[in-house]
Amino acid sequence: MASVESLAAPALDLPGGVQLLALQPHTDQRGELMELYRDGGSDLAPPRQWNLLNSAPGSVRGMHAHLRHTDYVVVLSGVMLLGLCDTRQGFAANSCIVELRGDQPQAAIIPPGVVHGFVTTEGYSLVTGLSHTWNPADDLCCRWDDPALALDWPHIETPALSARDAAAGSLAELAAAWNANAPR
Ligand SMILES: Cc1cn([C@H]2C[C@H](O)[C@@H](COP(=O)(O)OP(=O)(O)O[C@H]3O[C@@H](C)C(=O)[C@@H](O)[C@H]3O)O2)c(=O)[nH]c1=O
Repeated sequence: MASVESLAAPALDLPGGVQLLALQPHTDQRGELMELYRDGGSDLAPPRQWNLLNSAPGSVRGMHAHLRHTDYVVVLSGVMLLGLCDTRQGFAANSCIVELRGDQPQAAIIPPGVVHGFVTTEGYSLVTGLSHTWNPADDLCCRWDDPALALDWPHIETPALSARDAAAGSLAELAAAWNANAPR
């Protein structure tokens, strides 16, 4: 039985190309084994880089959209809220927040052009596979709390943000940069 499966009926209206794959832990008296990534388990090109992220409670990463690379995201422990918004047609659509939990493992595939951010109230550890090796110029950014995103984030008193994300512009500016620079 394949250990990586597409979720049969996602209840969410996800941006085009975003996929959620159920991961199957195999548990026995020794503990647990779980396939994290299987080539051919999705239409994702094999990742060329893997990153580990540990995020403290109250931290925010993003919002980002990538010009070229696809992210393959698996939360290993804790809880992460994945905010998604599609601006590839020049307007915000299909905004939603997906809860990714270490105790209910899924892989999220986020293609280029989908604006996404990682928010947590309790902290998490995740791995992310990148379809291309990282290049900072591939990241477009906007404010995580831009109302145009239409994302109903939980209240975080003092969110921990990178300097770049704290200084990011609007979703409209990100969408304009995407439309001007996206590979055709
Ligand atoms: C992404 C990345 C960062 N870095 C370095 C740069 C910097 O010193 C430090 C933290 O990087 P950043 O602030 O860019 O990390 P962060 O803001 O967490 O970036 C991540 O945000 C989420 C929302 C995503 O979409 C990911 O693809 C990635 O862009 O790590 C690498 O060396 N390699 C990498 O692949």
